[in-house]
Parts: sequence; structure tokens; C-alpha cells
Amino acid sequence: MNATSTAAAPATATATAKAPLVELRDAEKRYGNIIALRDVSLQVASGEVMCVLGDNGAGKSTLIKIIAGLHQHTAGEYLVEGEPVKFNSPREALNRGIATVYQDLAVAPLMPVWRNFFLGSEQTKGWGPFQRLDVDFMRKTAKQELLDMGIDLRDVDQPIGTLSGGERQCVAIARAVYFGAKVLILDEPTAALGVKQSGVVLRYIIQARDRGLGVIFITHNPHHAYPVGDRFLLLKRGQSIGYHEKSAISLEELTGLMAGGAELEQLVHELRDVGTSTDAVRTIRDEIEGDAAAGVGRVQVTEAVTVVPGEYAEDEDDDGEDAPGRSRR
Ligand SMILES: Nc1ncnc2c1ncn2[C@@H]1O[C@H](COP(=O)(O)OP(=O)(O)OP(=O)(O)O)[C@@H](O)[C@H]1O
Repeated sequence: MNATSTAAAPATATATAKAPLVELRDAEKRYGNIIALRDVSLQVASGEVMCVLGDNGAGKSTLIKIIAGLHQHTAGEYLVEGEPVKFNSPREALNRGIATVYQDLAVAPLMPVWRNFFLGSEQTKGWGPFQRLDVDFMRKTAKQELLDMGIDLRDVDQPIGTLSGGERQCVAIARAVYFGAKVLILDEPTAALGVKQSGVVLRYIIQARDRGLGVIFITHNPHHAYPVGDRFLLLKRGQSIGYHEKSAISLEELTGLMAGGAELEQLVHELRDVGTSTDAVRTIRDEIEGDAAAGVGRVQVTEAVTVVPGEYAEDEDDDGEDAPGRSRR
């Protein structure tokens, strides 16, 4: 597998009859003199998960901001369903069906789940002075939509702050699906979660994909990306260092690229040059490679979560959050 040989060829990656939902061609973003993103290409079609991997400062946020309409690219092309676009605001992107779920979800923690589900898009009934919130409709719809995504909340009146981080992410995903998103951008949805909660979120990514959405999944964890991704774009210092179909790369190779195999070699040489003993160098190398191979958290995408008001889940949770009313089935 040669990372660089595939890096420049995403346009031929998948021959879809229809234009991709979202496509970047050699996109560049400059902030004054700083080039945050250079010659980056990707595409995502309906029913596909495109994973964007990269460490801190790789350009992931910049990429999201361009696609989500927060910033405009300074060179290259951005196409939505084959049409070149330059969005002036996230609202314009949303109007084209591009929804972003940010890591720090904008929720009102003390408000009920159903209220958060409809936040900013509240349904009303009646006319003129008799107009009021259609609470029944919003409650029932939120419950049903969450159920359809596999989140069984007995009580959608519970404050959203009582759900776990993973469940809140899932509510945000279900909400975007309900409001007609065609493309879902997920900004490191598993970054702050433990293994089990990450598994729950990955399951919803698969569900969104199976419903025909195109998903752009931003992560720095190859062990989260690999089980759900159809394609992988690796970013480093604002540039693509690889663009791979799943069939063309193994988890180990993806992990190796993320761990920066070449950089590890460089580090080993540097340590030797400054007189570090061979044993110490070997220990350091083993530790780094061991960490990469172990991953930050291997995930089994099998878990279902039921939320029961008033109950506390046993201490199964590894994300450090107390989540009242949760039990597993
Ligand atoms: N508004 C800005 N002005 C100047 N430079 C910026 C701006 N936004 C980002 N950058 C620079 O662009 C580069 C890419 O940043 P970006 O935030 O996109 O990376 P990232 O992969 O999202 O990193 P992280 O995971 O740490 O958030 C960085 O070097 C950053 O300092």
C-alpha cells in the first residue's frame, strides 16, 4: 500500500452514476499568510461514510468549516451535487442539506430532550393570538424519531443533561436526520467518550448511512474510523497524506499512517545520535508502536441503550459521566 500514490486520486475513487453529495477538489484555505489547508480533495455520496483523520493542527476543523459554510475556500472547488458553491453562512449549507454536529453540542442541558430536539425549529399550532407550542406533537415526534434510531427513551421529558455524552450525540444525529439532512458532518463525536459510548455513537453513524445520508466523520482514532468508514482521508499539516478506499487499506496500515511510521524512524535516529542506549531506544519504540496498535479504544459496534427514568445504570460506563435513567438491553 502506498499512501502517496492514492493521495492525489480521489476523483476516481468511486464511480457513482450521480454526482457526489459533497465534493472538494484541490481545496485550499489561507488565513492571511497561513495555509491551513492545501490541495485537499474528498467526496461523499449518499449511503457512504467518509472518514477524515488527522492529529492536532492537521486541518480537520478548517475542512469542516468550509463544508459547513462557516469559511470559504480560497482556491480549488467545492461542489454540492455537482454544482460549484461558496456558502456565505452555515444556514446556506443547511438549506442544501448539509448539517454539522459539533463535538461541544449546543444543547440546553436543563431543557427536556424533546425541547432540545426541536430547538430553534419549534412546532406551533393555532393562529394569531391563539398560536402556541404544539408540545404533544413535538414530544411524540421526538420519541418516535429517537426510537427509529434505536434510542428508547421512556421519558422524553427528562432534561437532556441527564443523558450520557454518547446519547446526546445520538439525539443530535437523530435531529439532523429528522430535519432533512442529506450530509452529516460529525466533528470528533467520539473524542470525549469511552469505549462503550463510542460504540453507541458509531452504531448511529451506520444507521444514518443506511438511511441514505452521506456522513463525513472527523476523528483522530483509526479504530473508530475503520469499522464504519468506506473511505479514509488522512490529513497532516493541512495536506492530504493519503486517500484510501477501505478495500485498499487495512486497519493496521491506517493505524501505522496515523502513528507516523516515517516520523518514528526519524525519532529513533535522533535518539541514537544523542547517545541514547539501544535498549532505551527499543523500549521507546515499542511503547509508541504498542500504543498505536492498541488504539485509544477498540470498539464493538453492538451495544444498544435503553433509557429508563429514575434508574442509574450500573457502573458499566467508562466515560466518567453519571447518566441517570440508563439501562442496557
Ligand atoms: N482562524 C485562523 N487563523 C489563522 N490560522 C488558523 C486559523 N484557524 C486555523 N488555523 C491554523 O490552521 C492549521 C489547521 O488548524 P485546524 O484547526 O483546522 O486543525 P485541526 O486538525 O482541526 O486541529 P485540532 O484537532 O487541534 O482542532 C493550524 O496550524 C492552525 O493554527
